[in-house]
Amino acid sequence: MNILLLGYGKMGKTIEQIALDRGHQIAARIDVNNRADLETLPADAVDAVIEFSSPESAVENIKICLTRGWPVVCGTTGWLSHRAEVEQLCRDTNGAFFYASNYSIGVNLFFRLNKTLAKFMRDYPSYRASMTEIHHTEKKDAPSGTAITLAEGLLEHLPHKSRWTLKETDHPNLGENQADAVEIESLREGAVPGTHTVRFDSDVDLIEITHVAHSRQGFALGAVVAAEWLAGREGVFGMDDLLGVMSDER
Ligand SMILES: NC(=O)C1=CN([C@@H]2O[C@H](COP(=O)(O)OP(=O)(O)OC[C@H]3O[C@@H](n4cnc5c(N)ncnc54)[C@H](OP(=O)(O)O)[C@@H]3O)[C@@H](O)[C@H]2O)C=CC1
Ligand SMILES: O=C(O)C1=N[C@H](C(=O)O)C[C@H](O)C1
Repeated sequence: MNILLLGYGKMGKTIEQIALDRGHQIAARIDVNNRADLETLPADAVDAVIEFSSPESAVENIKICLTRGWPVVCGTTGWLSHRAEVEQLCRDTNGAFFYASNYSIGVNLFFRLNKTLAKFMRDYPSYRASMTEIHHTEKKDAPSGTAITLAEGLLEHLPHKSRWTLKETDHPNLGENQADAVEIESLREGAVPGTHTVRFDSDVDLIEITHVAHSRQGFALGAVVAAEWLAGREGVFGMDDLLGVMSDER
């Protein structure tokens, strides 16, 4: 496939190597400096776009690509308040759009584990649900998209939880009733690729599950596989479509 890399930073460069190793070609490497090329590249030069840019630029990037008829695999997080309009544009243009907050197989297994644990805990509200995500110091958004997906999985199965909140380190919500919220703590440390911990803490014991990314390789491989999977498809997709029904759901 001829792959356009939209966003040529840490993820773009990691994806490039995996794509080349899998026999694909790079149609273009688009960054802030040469973004105008998105409009001038011949439409038939691109078979798929893999977009890992920034929260403030993803929506416009995706819209340009869908309008040009290019299938888009988007990994950028922090823009989901605009998700409905992006998905509608995909349908209006008979396009193909694939989004995942996390493309690694391990995290998507962790998403399933998280929901299973939440089902176990639904009748035990004395176990207070919370989360910690740790990422590198260059990360622009908080909480991580992965943490939000995990929180949504908890909210789906915990009747006593109705929202998630970002833990305020500077101005803790002292005294505010947070009982209905899943609190997410976002820590930024060194070059951490991505660590997510979901915990259920009671007065007498603690249950927690953790996923640790050792590098960006898992994210990048998943994004390239998604681009290969998306070829020839039309519509809006995510990792559940790619992975299908897993053994625990058969
Ligand atoms: N879904 C997943 O599995 C994963 C998602 N991510 C997400 O991907 C995004 C990128 O992460 P990462 O690669 O680490 O970030 P980087 O900052 O390393 O790379 C982003 C790149 O995009 C460029 N960029 C910014 N705006 C535009 C634009 N309008 N058009 C083209 N390029 C642009 C930046 O340029 P400049 O530096 O000049 O601003 C930068 O080179 C983040 O939102 C992150 O959360 C990351 C890993 C996995
Ligand atoms: O910014 C990152 O690096 C990552 N961002 C994604 C997120 O926001 O969940 C995925 C992964 O954790 C790495």
